[in-house]
Amino acid sequence: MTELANMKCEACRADAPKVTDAELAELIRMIPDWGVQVRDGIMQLERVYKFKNFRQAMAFSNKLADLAEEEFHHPGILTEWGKVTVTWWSHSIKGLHRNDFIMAAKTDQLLD
Ligand SMILES: C[C@H](O)[C@H](O)[C@H]1CNC2=NC(N)=NC(=O)C2=N1
Repeated sequence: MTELANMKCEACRADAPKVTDAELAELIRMIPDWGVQVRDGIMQLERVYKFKNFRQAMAFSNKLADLAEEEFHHPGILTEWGKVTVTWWSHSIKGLHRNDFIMAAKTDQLLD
């Protein structure tokens, strides 16, 4: 996971390739706390982070927003009392790109 977390996202291009099934199988093993969801036909990575209260959930959400702006790759964030649901996918290709796995690994590092 650390290897992924140290990588940089590449620019989101409409003609960028989605991850292959083989790449998906390899990459998902590197972020074991994340699952794969399919919504409206779009494959996405998702993890729920638990916190003591809303303020801690919001603080994490704000750190994630800063990370997204740094990398210019943005997640879905659902912030609730005591939990934050984070969803990564690439809008430009309506699916999963290597960037999404990099950002999931970087998201996990926000907890350190
Ligand atoms: C215009 C377009 O939204 C931007 O180039 C960036 C912004 N952040 C992004 N975030 C994600 N997750 N996917 C994108 O395709 C994407 N594109």
